[in-house]
Amino acid sequence: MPKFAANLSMMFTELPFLERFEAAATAGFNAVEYLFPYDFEKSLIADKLKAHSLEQALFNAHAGDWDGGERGLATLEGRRQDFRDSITQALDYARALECPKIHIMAGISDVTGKTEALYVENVRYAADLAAALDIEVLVEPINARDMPGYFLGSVAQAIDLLERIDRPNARLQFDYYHAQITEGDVTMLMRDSIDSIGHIQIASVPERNEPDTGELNYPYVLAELVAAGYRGWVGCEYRPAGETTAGLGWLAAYRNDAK
Ligand SMILES: O=C(O)C(=O)CO
Repeated sequence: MPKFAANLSMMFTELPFLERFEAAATAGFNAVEYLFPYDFEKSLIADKLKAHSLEQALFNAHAGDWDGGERGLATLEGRRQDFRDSITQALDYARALECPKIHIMAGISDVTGKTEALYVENVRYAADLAAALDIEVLVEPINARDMPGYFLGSVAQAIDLLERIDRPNARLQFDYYHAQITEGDVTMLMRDSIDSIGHIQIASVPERNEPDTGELNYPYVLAELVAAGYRGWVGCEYRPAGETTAGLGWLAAYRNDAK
């Protein structure tokens, strides 16, 4: 059975952020991920993880002015120092939370030779700092319907850029929800990319709800992922259709399968 991590930016949002850790543990999760921890002292979050025996699977480096529409700094001209500061901050939190993976968002930018070169340089910078702490940096293609203008728009583009970045700890965050929208043929895409994959996320398509609805057959898709050798966390980055716990029947079905 795959190991599932609750995404606390989308799940358990009925509760204040710091209360979501206990809710995730009570629901049976052993790990969590979320977008950003930076509104809270890292020691406070570390205490929550410890109190509820949770692993921190992943979080994102600061992505700029989110409310103002920014979605990452790695391709933004004139923001090199902000980008570097975001990596220092993310690694500081990652060390405190014993988190092995950081997602670096690319930003809203046209794909030009110049933005590609800046992206390669920035992700290499982050990867080299992270390597010293045994941390991976992840890049994630995001579909243009959810994030119009996002620089990284397909798995193929991400793989090409990872080859140019050429760092063993710079890897692909493969979100089946986005991949089904950007390219489809997701099991072949996963098999072709498995050597680059550092983290997985799931949600139904097209609604981005629980993974037992929508057009993807997750029992098959995830069995193929495990057969391909993936042993990491599968982040549940979906918006529950109703109350989070009421929608967790899909998780029980995987547990029953494993018995
Ligand atoms: O929007 C997404 O899919 C993300 O994972 C952002 O980190």
